[in-house]
Amino acid sequence: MSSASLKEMRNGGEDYSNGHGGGGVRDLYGEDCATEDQLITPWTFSVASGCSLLRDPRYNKGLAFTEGERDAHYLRGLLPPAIFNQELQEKRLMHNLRQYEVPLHRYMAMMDLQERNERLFYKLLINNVEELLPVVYTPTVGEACQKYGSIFRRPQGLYISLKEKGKILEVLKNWPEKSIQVIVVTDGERILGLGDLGCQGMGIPVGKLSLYTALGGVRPSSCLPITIDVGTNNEKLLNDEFYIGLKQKRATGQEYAELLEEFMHAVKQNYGEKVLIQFEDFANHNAFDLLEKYSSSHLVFNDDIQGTASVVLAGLLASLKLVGGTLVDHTFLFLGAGEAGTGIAELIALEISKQTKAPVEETRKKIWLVDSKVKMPGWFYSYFTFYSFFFPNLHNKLVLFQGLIVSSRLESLQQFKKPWAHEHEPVKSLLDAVKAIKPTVLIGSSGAGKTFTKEVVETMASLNEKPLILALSNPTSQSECTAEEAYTWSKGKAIFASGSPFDPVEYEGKLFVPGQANNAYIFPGFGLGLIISGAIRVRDEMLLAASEALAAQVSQENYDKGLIYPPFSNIRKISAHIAAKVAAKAYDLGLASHLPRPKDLVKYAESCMYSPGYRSYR
Ligand SMILES: NC(=O)C1=CN([C@@H]2O[C@H](COP(=O)(O)OP(=O)(O)OC[C@H]3O[C@@H](n4cnc5c(N)ncnc54)[C@H](OP(=O)(O)O)[C@@H]3O)[C@@H](O)[C@H]2O)C=CC1
Ligand SMILES: CC(=O)C(=O)O
Ligand SMILES: [Mg+2]
Repeated sequence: MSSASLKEMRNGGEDYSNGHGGGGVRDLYGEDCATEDQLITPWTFSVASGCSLLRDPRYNKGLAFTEGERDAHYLRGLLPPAIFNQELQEKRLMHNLRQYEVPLHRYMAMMDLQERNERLFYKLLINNVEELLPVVYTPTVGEACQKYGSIFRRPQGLYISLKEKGKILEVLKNWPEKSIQVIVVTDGERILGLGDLGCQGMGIPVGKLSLYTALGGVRPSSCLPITIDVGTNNEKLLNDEFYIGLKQKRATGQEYAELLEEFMHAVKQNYGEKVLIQFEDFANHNAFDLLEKYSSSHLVFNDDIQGTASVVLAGLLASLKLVGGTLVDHTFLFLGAGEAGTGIAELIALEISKQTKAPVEETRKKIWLVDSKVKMPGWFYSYFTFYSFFFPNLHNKLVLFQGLIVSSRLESLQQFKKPWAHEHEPVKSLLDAVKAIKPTVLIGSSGAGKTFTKEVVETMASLNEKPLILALSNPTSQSECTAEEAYTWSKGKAIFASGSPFDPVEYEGKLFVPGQANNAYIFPGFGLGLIISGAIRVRDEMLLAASEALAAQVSQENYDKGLIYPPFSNIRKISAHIAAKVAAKAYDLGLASHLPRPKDLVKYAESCMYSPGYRSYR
């Protein structure tokens, strides 16, 4: 094609090369004067300099560009004269962030920063992890997902919807990065304890992957957040004009399975055998099946089932220093028998079996679960979700439907609950279950807030010198109880940790520091361990190894404060230790492909970690 005709084409058929576009500014490519039905070409440059360098979040350094870089990269005049180093930029941004009183505004400011200057974003997150984790992760990410449609600015991650059926490989190829090591994927059906948020669940893979980088040191460019949009059953979203996803009811059955199958196949075809696929916040009716189906053919990990199990087991192992005895001496009661509940229960049973050599069928008998017993039809949940948005305490009414999982219910139970149907007469409520089972450990994994009532906590305290109470449900609004409730109702006896963070509590002149039992302790280091060993499959032994590694990081100083998890401020060191143990297990099991095996796996893990300091540009 001649340059003249190319010019004509760009200009929608007219030659403006010697003229001017609107406002006297030359419209070289006819982009300004093109009408809606005329086509223009989205031109870009291949080497970033000038404005395009400032707009590239991977390379942009803002005011930290040096004099030399400003000359060499055509930045003169595009920046004010001052030069700030990264530390000063960090100080300024933290100061600005602290001015926002609304957590969602902090979240939006952090997302803007991530899209503007990636290294500065990670620098901030790594150096201020305890302050910023609740902003980019639970609880604020929950609100962000609920309002994703209205706060949406620039797309993050990859959206694969039913519209892309048959073309998923092409969609993956649209992603600009070619060397992907970790994918976090959701279909948005069980976002934290907030239910079906459809396509707006994208905040979760984005948030989880930013933790992969900040806490686990995985390079941001090798992380890919994906949301699979098969519709939503959330009426509120379906009626919301700002909803960003497919406005249709969820696809199920064969249609769903085929899309997922195509996705899994395309991922392997595009990125190879060793890309880690982390399933996140799928509803349990899909999560267990997907994990089982793909765990023998892909490197898959379900964070809600496996990551949560590993972090809770770590807390239990650590808590033995405070409560005494070994795991087998304890009795465990769960409120919630879904992904988190049964996943944790199974890993505890495996660990006890490993320690005592008793068969896992036996060790499961120390573990009891309560669920919501009565199965509701889909329409009930739709209405329930809709109304509970306006009446947040409505979920308390669900207590009417609670029930201990016992053998007389076996026939009607979902497959993943069946191993927990022990011999016992039916028990109707959590309180009655606590009285009947007399647990030493109470774990909330129901997604239903305020379900550890005063009576429940008081009964736990009357049964135990130091009851261990874990309120895992996220975000904070769904927590089974608050830290303050756990400490005051138990009269300071409880050892407490929660999925979303709570501030320390003063009770009768003593300061109680609650821990955060969140899978964020595990998945970044776990994933790093898989990556550095080139593991090709995930095994339960790796989860146990990760738990032991995390428990070993709790110091005497932490125990003295009643903590069963180490502080997040040390998380990179913790992740390196977890990664090393997971990698070691991969080598021992013959599942590692990165050979030869590094001698010092902790040092090796540390050396592989991404660091967010600026680089100098030639
Ligand atoms: N801290 C952490 O790291 C993690 C926390 N979580 C949190 O755990 C919660 C649950 O997640 P997940 O297990 O995946 O969800 P699931 O939907 O798989 O399981 C929820 C379980 O809770 C039961 N349940 C719900 N409401 C009640 C109630 N009022 N009384 C008794 N049982 C109830 C359900 O009963 P039924 O089976 O009868 O429907 C189901 O067994 C979420 O809030 C999530 O955010 C999850 C993963 C990690
Ligand atoms: C923490 C987490 O994975 C969840 O609440 O789903
Ligand atoms: Mg999750």
